[in-house]
Amino acid sequence: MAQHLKTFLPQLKKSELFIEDAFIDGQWVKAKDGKTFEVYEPATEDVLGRVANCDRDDIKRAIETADLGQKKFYKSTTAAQRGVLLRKWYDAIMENEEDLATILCLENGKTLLEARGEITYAASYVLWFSEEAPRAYGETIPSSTPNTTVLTFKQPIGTCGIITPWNFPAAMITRKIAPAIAVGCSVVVKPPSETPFTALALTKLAVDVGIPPRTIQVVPTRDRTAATELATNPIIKKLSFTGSTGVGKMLTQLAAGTMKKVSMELGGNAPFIVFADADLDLAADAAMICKFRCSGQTCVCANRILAHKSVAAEFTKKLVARVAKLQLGAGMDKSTTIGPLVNKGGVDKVAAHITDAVSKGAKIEIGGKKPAGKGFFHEPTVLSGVTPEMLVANDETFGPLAPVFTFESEEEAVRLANATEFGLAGYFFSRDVGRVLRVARALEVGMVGVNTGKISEAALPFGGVKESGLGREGSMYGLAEYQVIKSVTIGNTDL
Ligand SMILES: NC(=O)c1ccc[n+]([C@@H]2O[C@H](COP(=O)([O-])OP(=O)(O)OC[C@H]3O[C@@H](n4cnc5c(N)ncnc54)[C@H](O)[C@@H]3O)[C@@H](O)[C@H]2O)c1
Ligand SMILES: O=CCCC(=O)O
Repeated sequence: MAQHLKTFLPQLKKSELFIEDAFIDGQWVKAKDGKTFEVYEPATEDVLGRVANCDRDDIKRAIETADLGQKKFYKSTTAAQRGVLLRKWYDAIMENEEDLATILCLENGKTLLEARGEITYAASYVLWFSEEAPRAYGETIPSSTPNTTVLTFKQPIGTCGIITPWNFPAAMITRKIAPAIAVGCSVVVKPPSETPFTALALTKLAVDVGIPPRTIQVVPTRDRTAATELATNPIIKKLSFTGSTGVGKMLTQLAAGTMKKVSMELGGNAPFIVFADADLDLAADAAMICKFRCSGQTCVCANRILAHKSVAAEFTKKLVARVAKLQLGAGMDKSTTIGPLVNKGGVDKVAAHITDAVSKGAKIEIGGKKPAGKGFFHEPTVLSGVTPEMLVANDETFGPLAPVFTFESEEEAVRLANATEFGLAGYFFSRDVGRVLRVARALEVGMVGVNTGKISEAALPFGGVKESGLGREGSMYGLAEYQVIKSVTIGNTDL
C-alpha cells in the first residue's frame, strides 16, 4: 500500500469508500494513459492520495456511455421508482455519514463538525428530490382553437455534464445529481481536483444501492482543457456548473456552440447590513456563521459587513469578542472550530486583501496573520475602517476575513450593497417591518437573509442574479433545470 494511505484508511469504518479511480461504464478504472494527480490534505500539506487524471478520450467515453445509460434508464423506470432509488441513496449516505465526513474533512480542511453538517446537508438534497421525483406534473392547457387540447410533457433533457467546486465537495454534487436522476437524466461528473474523494465515495454508495451504473460517470481530472469536453460535446444537452464567475462565463460560451441548457452557480460578494435598529447580539452571532462557515470559503458567505455608523463600534466589538473564541487548527482535531483554507492560493488572497486594506487606512481589530508552520492556515480576521476603494469591496475574499464598512442611511446601505457585479446572497438585520420589506425588495441578489445568517437548505431556491449566475437549484424549481417541456397539441377531438 502506498505510504500516503497508511495513516488515513484506518480512520474509516469502510475503507472501500476511499477510491482513487474514475468511474466509467460501470467500472472503477485508471485513466487511459495511467496518469494520476495528487490530492493534498490542507491541514498538513501531506499527500492524501493519487487520483486517475482522465484525459479527453476518457471523458468522451464516459459521455457516450452515459448517453446509452440515459436512454435505457428513462425507458425502464417510472418516476416513483427513481424516487425510491434516491431514497435508498439517501439512507446509504446517512448510514455512512461518519466515513464520508472524515474523507471530506481531510480533503477539504473544514472541521469534522462542519463536514458532518455538510454530509447531512448533501443528503437532504437527495431526500428532497426523491420526494419531488413523482411530482413532475405536466399540464392541460385550454386551447384557443376549437376541438383542440394542448398538453405538456416534462421530459428529461438527456445526458448532463456536471462540474463542481471544492468548497462543498458533497452538497454541490448531490444538489445536481439528485434532480437529474429524479427526472431520468444521466450525468457525467467532473469533481473538483482538490477534493475528488467525497464525490467518488458518494458515487460508490449510489451504485451500490442500485442506481444504474451507466447513469453516473465520474471523471476526475486536473486537465482543464479536457474538462471542457463537457461543455462542447454535442451529446451533452445540459451543463450544470458551480464555481467561479470567470470559468462559468467561459464554459457558457463554449456550451453555446451546441445550444446546451446551462445552470451557472457562480461567485458572490454578499453584503451583510447591520441597521441601527438591529439586535446586535443576533447580528454578531449570525455574522460568525455567515462569515466563518467553511473558513469563509462559501459562495454565500458575507464578504462585506456594512454597519450603521451609530452601531458600528459596538457591533465590531461584539464580533471581535466572538472571533477571539475561535480555535484555528486541523479539522480532525476535536478542539478546532475553524480549519485551514483549501490551498496556498486561498491563504495568499486573504493576506493580499488585508495588506491592501491596511495600506489604504483600515485597522486590524483581531487576527491578520498567517501562522508559521505547515498547513494552509490564516487567522480569522476583523478589519474596521474599510472603504469602497479597497480590494475587498469588489473581490470575493473567499477566506476568514470580515471587513467592516460603515454607512449613514438606508439608501446608502442599499447603494453600497448593490455596488457590485455579483448578486448571489445578501443579509440584513433590522426590527422595522417596513424596512424589512423595502430592503429585501431593493437588494439585487437571488437570496436574502433577514435577521439570519443561515439561508441554505434543500427547500430554498438557490441561485443568483447579475454575474452570480443562471438557474435555481434545490426547491420546487430544481427539477425543471434537468427537464424540457414538450407541448402536444391534439386536434379534432370531436372525431
Ligand atoms: N453560486 C454557488 O452556488 C457557488 C457554490 C460554491 C462555490 N461557488 C463559487 O466557486 C468559486 C470557488 O470555487 P473554485 O475555486 O473551485 O472555482 P473554479 O471556477 O476555479 O472551479 C470550479 C470547478 O471548475 C473546474 N474548472 C476550473 N477551470 C476550468 C476550465 N478552464 N475548464 C473546465 N473546468 C474548469 C474546477 O476544476 C472545479 O471543478 C467561488 O467564486 C465561489 O463563490 C459558487
Ligand atoms: O458555496 C456555496 C454553496 C453553499 C451552500 O449551499 O450554502
